[in-house]
Amino acid sequence: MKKRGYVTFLAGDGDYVKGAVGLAKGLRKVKSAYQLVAAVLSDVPEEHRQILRMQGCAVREIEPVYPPENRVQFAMDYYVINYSKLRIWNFEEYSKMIYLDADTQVFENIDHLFDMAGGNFYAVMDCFCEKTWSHSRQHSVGYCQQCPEKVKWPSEEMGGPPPPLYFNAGMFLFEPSRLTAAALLQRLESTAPTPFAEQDLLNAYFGKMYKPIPLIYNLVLAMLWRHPENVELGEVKVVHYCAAGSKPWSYTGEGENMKREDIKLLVKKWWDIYDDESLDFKEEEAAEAFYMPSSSFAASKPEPHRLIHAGAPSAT
Ligand SMILES: O=c1ccn([C@@H]2O[C@H](COP(=O)(O)OP(=O)(O)O)[C@@H](O)[C@H]2O)c(=O)[nH]1
Ligand SMILES: OC[C@H]1O[C@H](O[C@@H]2[C@@H](O)[C@H](O)[C@@H](O)[C@H](O)[C@@H]2O)[C@H](O)[C@@H](O)[C@H]1O
Ligand SMILES: [Mn+2]
Repeated sequence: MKKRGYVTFLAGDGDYVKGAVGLAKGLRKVKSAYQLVAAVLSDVPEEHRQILRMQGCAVREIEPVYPPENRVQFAMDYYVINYSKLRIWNFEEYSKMIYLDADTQVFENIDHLFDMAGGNFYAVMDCFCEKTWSHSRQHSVGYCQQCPEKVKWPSEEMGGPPPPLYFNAGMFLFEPSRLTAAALLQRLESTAPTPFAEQDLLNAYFGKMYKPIPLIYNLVLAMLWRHPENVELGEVKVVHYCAAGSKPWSYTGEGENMKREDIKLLVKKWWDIYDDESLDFKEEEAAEAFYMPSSSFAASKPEPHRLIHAGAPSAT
């Protein structure tokens, strides 16, 4: 019987590991029935991997994936490393997985999402209003899929219908398959990289299978000031700290919108979990299935993908 699991992605030796620890503790707090897998690049230090194992995570090393030679200006230079997320489709011992960025936190149990109908790709719709989208046609005409009636898509001027629904790739429910992993890499090789890197590729690839799920499963923080009418904060189950300056582990209050009371509250909620020692993993409480001697964590090394590009800038 294949397993179900949560999976996050870690690259580098920076503070995102705090995000992954917070996520492991948050999932425990909401009594999720499934283990968190950390898909790590080779540059994630052993010390960080051990910290994650001590928090009950399964640590799996993955090979990086770099896009073809490109001159694209990514929305954030470090996004180039995010293509490596595509390796999680190789985790075929899982029937279904929920991917969560390390800068997200689960404040209410979302295990029920695993019972959604198979064969679809579930994720939350993104917002096009932040300046990170200034390169896009949507942004240039002030159109956002979160409020399609507010500024209508100028079909005449744009020569066609509005863009298809577009999801944020910080959280999604997917079905691992080596065939899909290979197809994604093949598509990557024949696609010019774009500003939102693997998020754009995933949207292009899964367009027809994409089923939007409510915003409560991935609150992209910008929604709070861009579309407050769409947000009922008390209902939100997953928060995505993706707005510039909002990563809890480096939050200073500096930056646009960072002094908002709701942002301060959400950052505090994140720290309350991160600092809560009662949420640390206790081996004696773990179901047998959760604990395996470290040797069994030895990742099945995926076939190395032809590296076209070496060296990627690390995140800020
Ligand atoms: O240096 C990095 C950059 C990114 N990530 C991982 O890649 C995800 C996507 O990057 P990020 O969340 O910064 O993108 P955003 O959602 O803020 O656009 C992060 O959440 C981490 O899981 C990482 O581990 N190290
Ligand atoms: O590599 C591209 C990244 O693109 C996405 O982040 C963006 C996007 O959501 C924009 O809409 C927001 O404006 C922006 O703040 C935010 O960082 C994913 O969250 C992340 O996991 C990753 O795929
Ligand atoms: Mn993120």
